[in-house]
Amino acid sequence: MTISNSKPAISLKNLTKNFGDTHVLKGLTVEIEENTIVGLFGRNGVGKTTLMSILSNQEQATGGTAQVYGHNIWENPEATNRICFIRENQKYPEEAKLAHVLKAAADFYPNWDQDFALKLEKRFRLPKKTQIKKYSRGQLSALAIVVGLASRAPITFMDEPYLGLDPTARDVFYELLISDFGEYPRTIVFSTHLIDEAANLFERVIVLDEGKIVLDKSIEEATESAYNLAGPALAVDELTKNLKVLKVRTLGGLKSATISGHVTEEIAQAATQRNLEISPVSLQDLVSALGHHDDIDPLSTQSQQSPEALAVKEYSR
Ligand SMILES: Nc1ncnc2c1ncn2[C@@H]1O[C@H](COP(=O)(O)OP(=O)(O)OP(=O)(O)O)[C@@H](O)[C@H]1O
Repeated sequence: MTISNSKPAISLKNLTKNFGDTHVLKGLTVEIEENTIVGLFGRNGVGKTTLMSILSNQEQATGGTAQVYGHNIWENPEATNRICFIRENQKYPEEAKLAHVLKAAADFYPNWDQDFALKLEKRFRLPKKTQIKKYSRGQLSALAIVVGLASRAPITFMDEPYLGLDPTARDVFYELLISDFGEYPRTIVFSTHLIDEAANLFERVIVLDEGKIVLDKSIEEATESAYNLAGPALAVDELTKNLKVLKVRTLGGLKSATISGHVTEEIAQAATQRNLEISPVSLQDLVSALGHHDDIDPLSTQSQQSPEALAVKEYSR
């Protein structure tokens, strides 16, 4: 396959995936330019692993097209050695030890960097003599990270790469990813539920919900696309009645609402008059709020639902 810089690294057109009657992906259209780190988020079961499996040739799409560098993935298995997909439940041969896994990866990935792999193996303190099947959950995650980083694949998918990793190992991972990406830029699509912790890795965020892309923005645009408003519940209700409320939290007489949109001069003045506090939304708050559509329809206004009903829904999750 010829890599052409003029084509996006990843291109989806109306991509669908059904498992029997379950319609998981319902027509995704998106392009991802090369050398970008993208966060792929959404609630459990929304289809993140399914999408990464399609993009790494491990699942066939039901409809639409999925391409890397302008080539269909399913019809072009050669594309797969340009792609590295690391996931928690990676299968390894029964008796495999660390050296076997690194050797197999070295044979498979054209850009494999063995010196880097050995350095990573030490940083994560991976045992050499233990069979992989006896590795702890965190050690399995660390091994997947070693393969994912040392493969230097032009497109790397990391599906919740650090389940079970201790905080020190997660810090090591962030540091290594940022420094290696700086030296060897590539396209990395990364899913995690520990969003704020990893937020400064991402240049772009894509959020899936109910089979669709509900947010696709740069990290700055994403966090500027909503804000929190907090204070006495009645004052919050009054100010937000004509705004798009994504999520509310109520505690006694106090309420905090996550609002879609920008803070206008008018809203800022009204908030000051009512002693309400406006604060930026974190990426994790935003992703969480976007997953609340069955509690509150983000396209509806709060005036269509009573504040009491909203609070009940929030508590009943
Ligand atoms: N082989 C399969 N057969 C049937 N259903 C499947 C299969 N693989 C995935 N699914 C279903 O597809 C949906 C999407 O699953 P997927 O693993 O892609 O979600 P996810 O977003 O990665 O979730 P999580 O955040 O929990 O890891 C789920 O409802 C899941 O049950």
